[in-house]
Amino acid sequence: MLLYPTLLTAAFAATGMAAAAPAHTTGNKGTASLVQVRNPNFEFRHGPLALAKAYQKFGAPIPEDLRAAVARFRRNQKRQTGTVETDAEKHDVEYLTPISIGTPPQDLIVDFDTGSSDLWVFSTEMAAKDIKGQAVYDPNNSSTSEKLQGSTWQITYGDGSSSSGDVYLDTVTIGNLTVPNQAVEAAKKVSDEFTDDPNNDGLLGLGFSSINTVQPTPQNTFFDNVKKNLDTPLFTTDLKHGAPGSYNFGYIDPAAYIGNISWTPVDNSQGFWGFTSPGYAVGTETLRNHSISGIADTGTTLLLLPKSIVKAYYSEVQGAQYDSSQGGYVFPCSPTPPDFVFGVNNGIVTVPGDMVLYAPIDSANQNCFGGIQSDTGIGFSIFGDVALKTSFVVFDAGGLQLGWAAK
Ligand SMILES: O=C(c1ccc(-c2ccco2)nc1O)N(Cc1ccccn1)C1CC1
Repeated sequence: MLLYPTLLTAAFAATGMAAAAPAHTTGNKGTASLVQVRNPNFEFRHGPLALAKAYQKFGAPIPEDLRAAVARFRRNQKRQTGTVETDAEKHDVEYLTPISIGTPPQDLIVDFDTGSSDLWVFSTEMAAKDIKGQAVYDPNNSSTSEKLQGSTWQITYGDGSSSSGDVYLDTVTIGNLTVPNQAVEAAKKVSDEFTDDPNNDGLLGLGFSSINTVQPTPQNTFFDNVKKNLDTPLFTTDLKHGAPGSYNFGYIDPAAYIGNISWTPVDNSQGFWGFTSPGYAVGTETLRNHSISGIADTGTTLLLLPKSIVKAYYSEVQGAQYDSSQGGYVFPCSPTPPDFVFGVNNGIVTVPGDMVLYAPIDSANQNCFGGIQSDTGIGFSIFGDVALKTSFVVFDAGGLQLGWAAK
């Protein structure tokens, strides 16, 4: 299974040991001599660390100055990376990812959302009527939870959904990455959209901490807290159509994409992963120059673009029309509509026509709701899952840039 070797390697890397190098055994039955293989990754040799280990081995006290030298060394070691699988719900409405909170670990499945910056979960502090099948976080059942006295949070999302509650610090683990004092926002109230979504136990914001809603003191996202331990401060998304995808932290998996990564600068002034696309094309036509400012948002299902572009696209789709009863553009489910292409710096991202065929609006499966709709009223475009699942995307906080690649 792809994920396992990556995790194993990462786990070993974290200790500075080689991943279990193949042992070269020789010798008679029942005996084996293992020829050690030098770990090519084990390049750091650190005197104070070796000395501290020697003291430790013989139970000698470690002098304070030596302890400080070792602590500095360990702090500077950035050797962590991690991978976690995310699963698409029906019609890729949202991608749900497992996390663990507290001691002993409480497992929940949440929506990783690059368009927001709060980690909030269903909790035992909610009214029972608002919980319909979700797993809940119980801070009283965690020996490592600590209430952030006086702190509260409240968030309203663009689709009108909302939630609010209070805040605990607790251990949060994602894949093999652990943050000991992560702000976990325990819900006391959630709107019906969340209550009526039994598979989703909360949201994990991967936006910038500047828009975290905790008051009086906004808190850091999981990524902001873990990034100092990562080999490099980035995460990548590999969302798939109707299949599990993955979020990787701290590394770019060269096997996860093809061709080159197109990089574009990020404007995080609104707290989002914002960028400007230079243009778009419908089907096989050449790219039209048209600046599109938007955000990469795993928490939004569709691709929301300026009205003029949406009209231009659907003018080339047979039978397409704006259906006010559906609140968007609808068109016959066949034939497959044309691809939609948008620019990223000097590269392009192609959204295949069959991804624009978002979902049938009726059981007769005659007409389909479009995966491309208008961004009217939001103030910027939203490159949601319909755009993201066609690509391998690098969210690079170090270089403050987004990288898009085909896969
Ligand atoms: O739902 C949100 C959304 C996320 C976070 C916050 C927020 C407020 C305070 C902190 O975060 N406010 C939002 O509104 N979408 C997506 C969206 C979809 C549809 C319409 C409007 N928007 C934000 C990323 C743009």
